[in-house]
Amino acid sequence: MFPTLIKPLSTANISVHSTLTLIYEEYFSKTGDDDLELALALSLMEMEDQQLSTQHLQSEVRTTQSDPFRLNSASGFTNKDTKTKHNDPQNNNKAQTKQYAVKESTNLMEDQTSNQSEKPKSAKSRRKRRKGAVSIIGLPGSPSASPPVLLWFRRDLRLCDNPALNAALEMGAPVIPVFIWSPEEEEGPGVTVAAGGASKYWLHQALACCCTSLNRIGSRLTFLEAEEQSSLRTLKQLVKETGARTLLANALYEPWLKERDDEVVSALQKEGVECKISHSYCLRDPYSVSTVGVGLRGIGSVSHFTSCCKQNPGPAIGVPLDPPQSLPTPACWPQGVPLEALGLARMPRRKDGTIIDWAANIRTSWDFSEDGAHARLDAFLRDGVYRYEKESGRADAPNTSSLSPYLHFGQLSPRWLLWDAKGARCRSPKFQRKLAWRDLAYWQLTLFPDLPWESIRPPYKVDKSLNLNHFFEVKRATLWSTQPCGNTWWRLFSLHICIFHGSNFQDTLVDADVAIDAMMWQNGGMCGLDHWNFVMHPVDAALTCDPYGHYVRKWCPELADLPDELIHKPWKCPASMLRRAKIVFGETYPERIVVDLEERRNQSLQDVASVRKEFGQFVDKRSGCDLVPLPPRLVSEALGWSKRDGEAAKEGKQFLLPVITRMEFKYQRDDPDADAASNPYNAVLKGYVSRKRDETIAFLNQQDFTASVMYEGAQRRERLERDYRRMEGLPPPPSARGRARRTPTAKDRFSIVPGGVVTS
Ligand SMILES: Cc1cc2nc3c(=O)[nH]c(=O)nc-3n(C[C@H](O)[C@H](O)[C@H](O)COP(=O)(O)OP(=O)(O)OC[C@H]3O[C@@H](n4cnc5c(N)ncnc54)[C@H](O)[C@@H]3O)c2cc1C
Repeated sequence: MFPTLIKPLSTANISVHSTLTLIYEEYFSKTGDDDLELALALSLMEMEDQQLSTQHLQSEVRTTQSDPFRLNSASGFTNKDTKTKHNDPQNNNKAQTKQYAVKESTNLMEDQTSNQSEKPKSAKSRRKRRKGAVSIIGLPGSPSASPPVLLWFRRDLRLCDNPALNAALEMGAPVIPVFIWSPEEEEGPGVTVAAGGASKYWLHQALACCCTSLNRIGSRLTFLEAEEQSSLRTLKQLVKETGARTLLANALYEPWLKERDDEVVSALQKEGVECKISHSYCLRDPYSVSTVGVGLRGIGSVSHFTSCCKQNPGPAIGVPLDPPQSLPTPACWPQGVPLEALGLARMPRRKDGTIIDWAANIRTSWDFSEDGAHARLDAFLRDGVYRYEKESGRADAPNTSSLSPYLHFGQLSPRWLLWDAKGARCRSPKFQRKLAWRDLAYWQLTLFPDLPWESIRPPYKVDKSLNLNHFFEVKRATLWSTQPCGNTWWRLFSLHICIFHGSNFQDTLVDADVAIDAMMWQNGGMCGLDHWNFVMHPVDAALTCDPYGHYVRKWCPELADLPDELIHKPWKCPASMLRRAKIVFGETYPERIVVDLEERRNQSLQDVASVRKEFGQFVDKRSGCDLVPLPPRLVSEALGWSKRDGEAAKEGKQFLLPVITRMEFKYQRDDPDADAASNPYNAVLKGYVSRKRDETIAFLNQQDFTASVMYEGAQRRERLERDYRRMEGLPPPPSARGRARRTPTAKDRFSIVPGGVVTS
């Protein structure tokens, strides 16, 4: 490829072209092993800037001859980078953002909240960036003598911005990329569907793509099945077989996987293998997020989480790393198994021997490769992001990024995504905030390892053997979906379903993610850390998501012939219309699930009131807030205890913290038999109809804000006046009477969550 690559120089810069051709020809006329420095001549980026004189080039060659493995990262750029830079103005902008980036010490909060432009400008900073990402080049198929490095791929199936891969390159030793399939370890101790059918299928395809990418840079991916379901055993065997002295991987944050990784690290280190686990799956390492300086008030909300990140920024998020151009290979490869042998994409057979290809839809809807992830991101930032702020809840239009499966399997790093989103022409703070949601989910999972199978609020624990008929009716909707289900879509299904059955959906999701799913089902089911003060209206919310019924017509063709205005409430159709559309309730279409909405709302409120009464020890007498047992890590942080004291807390007392609780629940505690209509804090029923109400509330809030700003101004003037009078020895001004107070009073007790105080 090299002669083709440098061909444009034959007209643009003849002297550089002839020098490179000379080096190239010399290289192929020699046989010695020391020719790796050819890679040096590929300092294409320097040439691109037209700054490399022949003399300079020769001196560079001389320098690196003394250190043949070191290379300016310029040659670490892939063709993809160069291509995107030249072709598309949008990508051009994006590529510049990544390459020109200099501000390494951004913290998550700045990323999420600031709107300031960070578009880097100077070529100087661009070079700085490139130099920062030094990579080591081994030519494909050129074995090196040093002991190989094991690069353990897990949910980081990418070459771009992969810290473990870059660390492997920096070692200058041969790299052996491996993937070990160990489903039991993935699942953890409780009931999760960490690896359901659809997501296993995605994993299969993603592994195949990752393997192809590695082949392109002269390497390969070895697939292994964990011996006796133990990755450690397999790794030990690998170390023995390959003589590797180093293991590199990117961290996973599910507590049970972290525990496994800690065991692996300590066991291998005992055998003299150096292990390094890098951070990249989230923007913030969830184990390092601390509440110090922020307290516990509002815990569970994204704003609390972002405040914690702001207050305790930890290491900088840094800039995305470029993909390597090649990877040093070992003299011999370990024995693996074919990808198919992992059984990730099994298709059942019918009795007649034909295959049931349940994944056909998934296959035709997605490009599973890393390039596919980048293409989707680019397309979203070019188009969908403009509608994201206001219309991300629409089910009938691709207004969200559809990146969740790529993020889950690490084909796209959140850091890369954040940088691109920040550099896009249209920035959506709401979209960037979603990455904070993602980090919040992992933080919660690290704090509450039982999150996927146990309610965080103890009184809300339910009988998990509830009737599931409704659930399965719902489940038909978008089985093995072609597009991730949006947040609003999910919430439509709050039909009195036990959340732990809700998480059974995971089997059908390509983006099934234990942390996000658990947090969202817990919050949706009112038993998580956050209590959202709204309820989805089954019809109005459907009208908001799918105003023209396109989504319903696609996934529920039984209703396709109904008019737009009635498609979300077929029971309202006249009999003749139902006959024409061939709808017979109970036969061709299920009976209505929620018949009397008001009655359901009452029932739900009274259920909550009665469990709160029954489990009075988990309700704060003073504020009426639910109490949640605190994990020892938070107790230690709140009380400023050392790690040892924290351990003592684990064994000793249980600490209970008042958490955000819906105002209507607090009110209902005082009057358990009151119906929803008489509850002044009755949650907003979200949807088309209530949008008007939302807008009115937003308007009133705006007015309130303006009023309070004016009030503060008036107070300031009064203060100045008072001070002036005091200094001048004048009598105090007449007191203001009959003014409205804007500060919360005791009357507002339902709007107050006591914070930070831990009661035992
Ligand atoms: C009950 C319920 C269960 C869910 N289960 C999953 C799941 O198993 N896997 C999953 O990836 N998402 C889940 N979500 C969150 C959300 O619905 C999806 O992440 C999102 O719709 C995926 O589409 P997208 O990539 O187009 O999202 P976008 O809106 O474009 O968001 C970009 C990314 O931000 C992250 N994100 C978005 N919303 C959330 C959220 N609420 N919490 C945490 N991170 C978020 C995701 O990684 C997503 O890919 C669930 C939501 C609910 C209400």
